Amino acid sequence: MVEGIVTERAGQKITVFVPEEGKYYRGIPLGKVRKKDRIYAGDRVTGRLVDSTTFAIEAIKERKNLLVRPPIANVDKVVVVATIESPPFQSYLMDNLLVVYGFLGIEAVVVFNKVDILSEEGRKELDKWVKVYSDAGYTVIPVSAETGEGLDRLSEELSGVTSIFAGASGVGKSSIISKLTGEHLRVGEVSEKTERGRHTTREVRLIPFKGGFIGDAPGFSRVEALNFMDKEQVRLYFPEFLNYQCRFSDCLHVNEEGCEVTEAVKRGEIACERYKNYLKMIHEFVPWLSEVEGC
Ligand SMILES: Nc1nc2c(ncn2[C@@H]2O[C@H](COP(=O)(O)OP(=O)(O)OP(=O)(O)O)[C@@H](O)[C@H]2O)c(=O)[nH]1
Ligand SMILES: [Zn+2]
Repeated sequence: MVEGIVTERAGQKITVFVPEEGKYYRGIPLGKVRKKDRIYAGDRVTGRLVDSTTFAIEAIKERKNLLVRPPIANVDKVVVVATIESPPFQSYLMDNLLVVYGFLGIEAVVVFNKVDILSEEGRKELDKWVKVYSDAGYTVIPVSAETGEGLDRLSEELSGVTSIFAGASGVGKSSIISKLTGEHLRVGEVSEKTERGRHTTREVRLIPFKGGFIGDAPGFSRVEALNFMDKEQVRLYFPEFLNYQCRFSDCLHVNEEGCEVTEAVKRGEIACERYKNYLKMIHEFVPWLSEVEGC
């Protein structure tokens, strides 16, 4: 019995990497596997080497998770890429992405790309947002796919794990992946527009990287938390809220008595930008926010 990892699933073509051999094989699922389940990139499989090029897949190991976009199983980390300028930073989109990937059980790393072209004002903005997301509990890495700045730190974060890149169009997801792996991706080609109206499952490939893999197809470029979960669940994916114990365990942190989260916002311990986005996500409003300093 040999173990392998599916690195590519394109139509009928399945590629399996066997770490023991350091080699790629063409994967052929046996009938019993084919009947039971579909095979996805990222699947851990067991089977037999039939000849020097063929891996007969006998079983798929239980998945840790399965993403729909891109269709990859067993994803450990998502790199949520944003820029401060060109295109301008959208904190509401960032927070929705962080909430949704939190809900999907995938650890997020926040990356601010294109630091090579920041204006003086942009630098200050960058410092501010780096602090906001670090304080919230995320790993935050400013990088430049152009100059390579910050990519050492990012590649350390990605070593040994299966990761994907998500974020708005044009922030440089493909550029960073190309720079890290040396693989030529279709820079600027994978956009919302070209995806619309496509019905076939997009081809995905896992690019080997530092003992792990990077998915070559992007994750979400825009999401709304409430399309994935109920209003009551959103608060669970703001990690900084979890440090506070409100009087009521089902506190939504809006206008409840004894809400410690709102107190923390008023004291400036929780970034009001994050709290505002939280309220927007769950369609709530509080009158006192404008009185919080710097909000
Ligand atoms: N100055 C500068 N430009 C960059 C950097 N990274 C990417 N770009 C440019 O930004 C544009 C968009 O980069 P892509 O890598 O295509 O961005 P993407 O996020 O993959 O975009 P989509 O495919 O639309 O989702 C390209 O023109 C890149 O050359 C960077 O670090 N600095
Ligand atoms: Zn509360």
